[in-house]
Order: sequence, then C-alpha cells, then structure tokens
Amino acid sequence: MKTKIMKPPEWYDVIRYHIVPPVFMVVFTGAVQYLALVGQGEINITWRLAASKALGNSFSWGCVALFSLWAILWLQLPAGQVHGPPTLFGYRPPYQDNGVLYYWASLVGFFTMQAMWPDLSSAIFSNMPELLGTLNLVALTLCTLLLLKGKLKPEHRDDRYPTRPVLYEFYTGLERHPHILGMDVKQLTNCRIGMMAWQLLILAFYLAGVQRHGFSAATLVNLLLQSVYVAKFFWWEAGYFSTLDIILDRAGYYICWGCLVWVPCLYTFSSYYLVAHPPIISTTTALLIAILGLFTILLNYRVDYEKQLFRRAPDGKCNLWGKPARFIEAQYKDSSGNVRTSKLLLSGFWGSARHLNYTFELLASLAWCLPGFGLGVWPFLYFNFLACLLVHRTFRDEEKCAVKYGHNWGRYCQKVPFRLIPHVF
Ligand SMILES: NC(=O)C1=CN([C@@H]2O[C@H](COP(=O)(O)OP(=O)(O)OC[C@H]3O[C@@H](n4cnc5c(N)ncnc54)[C@H](OP(=O)(O)O)[C@@H]3O)[C@@H](O)[C@H]2O)C=CC1
Ligand SMILES: CC(C)CCC[C@@H](C)[C@H]1CC[C@H]2C3=CC=C4C[C@@H](O)CC[C@]4(C)[C@H]3CC[C@]12C
Repeated sequence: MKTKIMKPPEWYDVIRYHIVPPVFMVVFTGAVQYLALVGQGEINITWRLAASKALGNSFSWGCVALFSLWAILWLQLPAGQVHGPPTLFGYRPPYQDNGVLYYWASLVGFFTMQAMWPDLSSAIFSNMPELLGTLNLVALTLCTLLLLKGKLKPEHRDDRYPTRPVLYEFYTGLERHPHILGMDVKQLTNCRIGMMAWQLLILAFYLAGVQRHGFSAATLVNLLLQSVYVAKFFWWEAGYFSTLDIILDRAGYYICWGCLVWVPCLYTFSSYYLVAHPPIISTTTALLIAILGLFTILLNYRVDYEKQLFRRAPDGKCNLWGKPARFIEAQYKDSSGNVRTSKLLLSGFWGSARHLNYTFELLASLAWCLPGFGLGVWPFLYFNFLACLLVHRTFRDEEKCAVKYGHNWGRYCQKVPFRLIPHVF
C-alpha cells in the first residue's frame, strides 16, 4: 500500500510560505519585549517604553557576552563525543558529551558570582527587558549568518531543498547540522545556551523573590520542579540528538531564535512573574504540587528512557514492564534507495499511546505553573503555549513517520490507536 501525498492548494502555499513566517516573527519577537514588562508588573506598557529597552544596556550586553563565551568554551574543551542518528546520506553528526559537567560547573559559577555580588539576581530580574532585547539582537544576527552560510557554503548534501521566499528560509533555516567555529550550532543554541539560561534565570528569579518578599514554599516548588526537569535534560542530552529538533528541523529562526530568546523569556515566565506577584497558595498545597510535579517528570523521563533502551538493545531484545518487548519491524528507504529496517515499540508506555511523553511533559509543566494559582492567567502562559506546541508537534512527528515508514506506520497506529491520552485522543 502506497501513502498518497496530496498537493495542497495554491492559496495554502501562499499562506504557508509568504504570510505565516513574517507574521510569526514580528509577533513573537515583539511579544518577548512585551512579556518582559508584563512580568515586572508594569501597568502602562507603551511602544516607547518597550523600544527603550530593546537595544539593551551595558549590564545586559555584559551578561550575554560572558554567558555565551562560557557556553562556547565548554564546546571547545576536550571531551568525549556522542553521535546523533545518521542522516539519509549517512552523516553521523558528532556532539560534545560534557553536558552534565557543564550543568554543574555553570551552577557553581553562578553561586560564586552571586556570593561576590549579592545584588546579581535582583539586577538580572530588573534588567530582564534589556537582557531579552540583547538576546533578540544576537539571535537575529545569528539567524542572518546562518541563512548566508546555508546559501553560500552549505556543509551537507541533505540540506539542499528547493528555493523558497527568503523570509520563509530565514524562519525555517537552511542547514540541519551547521557548524560555526567548529561547534555544532544547535548544540550551542538549544542545549548549552537555551537550557542553561532557563536554569540560571529561574534561580535568579527565585533569589530575587526571596530578597523582596522572604521565603515562600510555593516559589521554591516552582524552582525545584523546573530544576529537576532541566537537570534531567542534561542527563539525557545524548537522547535529545535523536529528536525532531535535531534530525528534522533546520537551524533558523524557529529553533535558534526560539532557544536563544523564547526559552529564556517564555519557558521561565512562571518564575519571572512570581517575583513581582508573590504566590498565595498554602505550603501544604505547594507540597502536593511538588509530589505531582516530581511524579510526572519521572514518568516523562521513563517514556523517553523506554524508547532509548529498546532502540539500543541488539535486535530490540529487552524487557519492559517485566515482559520481553514487542515491536513491529518497519522498513524505510535511505537517500541511496537502500532499504533499512527500524523497529516500532508496542510494549510499555509506547504500547499505551503514541506520545505519552508529551502528556507527562504537559502535566509537569502544569505542576510548576500551579504555584501561581489565583494570580490570573499569566503564570499559566507556558503551559498554554506548550499544549499548542505539543499537539502541533504530535501531528508533525506522525506526518514524518507516515512518510518514512509508509504502511508499517499505519499498522502501528492500528495497534496503538491513541495519540496523547489512552482511550480518549
Ligand atoms: N518542553 C518542550 O518545549 C518540549 C519538550 N519535548 C520533550 O522532548 C522529549 C523528546 O520529544 P520528541 O523528540 O518530540 O519526540 P519523541 O521522543 O516522541 O520521538 C518521536 C520519534 O520516535 C520514533 N518513534 C515513534 N514511535 C515509536 C515507537 N513506537 N517505537 C520506537 N520509536 C518510535 C520516531 O522516530 P524514528 O524515525 O527514529 O522512528 C518518532 O519520530 C520528550 O520528553 C518531550 O516531552 C518535546 C517537545 C517540546
Ligand atoms: C518560534 C517560536 C515561538 C517557537 C520556538 C520553539 C522552540 C523554542 C521549541 C520547539 C521544541 C522545543 C524543545 C523540544 C524538546 C526539548 C527537550 C526537553 O527535554 C527540554 C526542552 C526542549 C529542548 C525544547 C526547547 C524549546 C524548543 C526547541
């Protein structure tokens, strides 16, 4: 059975290639400057006020330069290497395998600086609009360089695709595995800058909140849950190199600007908001939220781990939930037309729904937003964004699998009919 690919109507292409990218970029880039002011409790947000912060100041440029150099340094130091999955042309991208060490070293560095300058965290909070302005400028410059590099000096054959409107290319990016100064750009932007900025910013916001209002169990739970989640990311970093962001997405505005600006702004927003708007939930409620959050983070990790364990096991031979793993063998063709075989797991969590990792991810994010309960909709901004992102990503991922595996993907979907919630959706 062949998968029939329908050609979309012309108006759809006009919207997709000409309208969506510029509109999204203007809205998202502007939203960051707006949100930075909302989080600080600013009531009169005007264009003039937002624009006055958008160029940054000496503090923001200093912080961004120092932190970027630190992240770059860790990608230049001698370290072990891990490889991502081969591209259709057989290239296996190498990555530095020192994420856990980088995570702990960054925390030690931050605490040392905080001890030397006790006002550091409060200064980070107050200068957040300028910090995001600086990150915006740096990220937009990087995306421009990536576009030029992709046009003039692409590194791999797989990265060629038909020429599209330039703003579309700027938005999606051109190359999948570009290198600058010998570093893998996505490892730098996604893993080392975006994820570590998330950790350091929420820590700074927590300390700024304590300096303003004293200790609160709710803000501690908000910090702890996200810290466990981010630490888990660095522990699992090698697994991240097999995800859509790395194997499918190209390095452009969506991924690189997203990790350099959107993650520091939106992913940290629940913590940022709590600095100027102290939580009102009780300590007991905070404890219950902590238990819910830790449990869902663990489950999210477990789903990813089951796939990793299965894919690494020779011939897929491993035990899941006390029984030998069951699977479907699915053939696909690489770019040279060679038929290869992959395995789709039918046991454990992957036999209950096709994307249970997303469901637990969403519940975990709800847990760290809940300390802001009673303070309106803003503390839940990240949860709402993530719900849209993950539902969209479910369809994007399944489209990729349907094209790759053809009727075998259909067989898998028949055996595991639910996407996110068993027996519901
Ligand atoms: N906070 C955030 O913003 C986000 C967090 N995440 C998290 O990142 C992690 C990784 O997510 P992501 O990469 O999106 O997706 P997955 O880890 O779900 O990976 C999807 C891929 O796994 C393979 N696959 C699908 N079904 C099976 C199966 N039954 N058996 C074996 N392999 C299968 C397919 O790739 P193949 O071609 O190899 O077969 C598919 O493309 C998750 O924990 C997720 O929650 C994800 C997105 C956003
Ligand atoms: C243009 C923007 C509004 C959208 C930008 C989206 C990106 C910033 C995010 C898209 C997918 C996200 C991630 C995927 C998987 C991840 C693994 C997880 O364990 C940690 C988080 C993350 C790296 C996450 C980071 C943000 C995205 C790249």
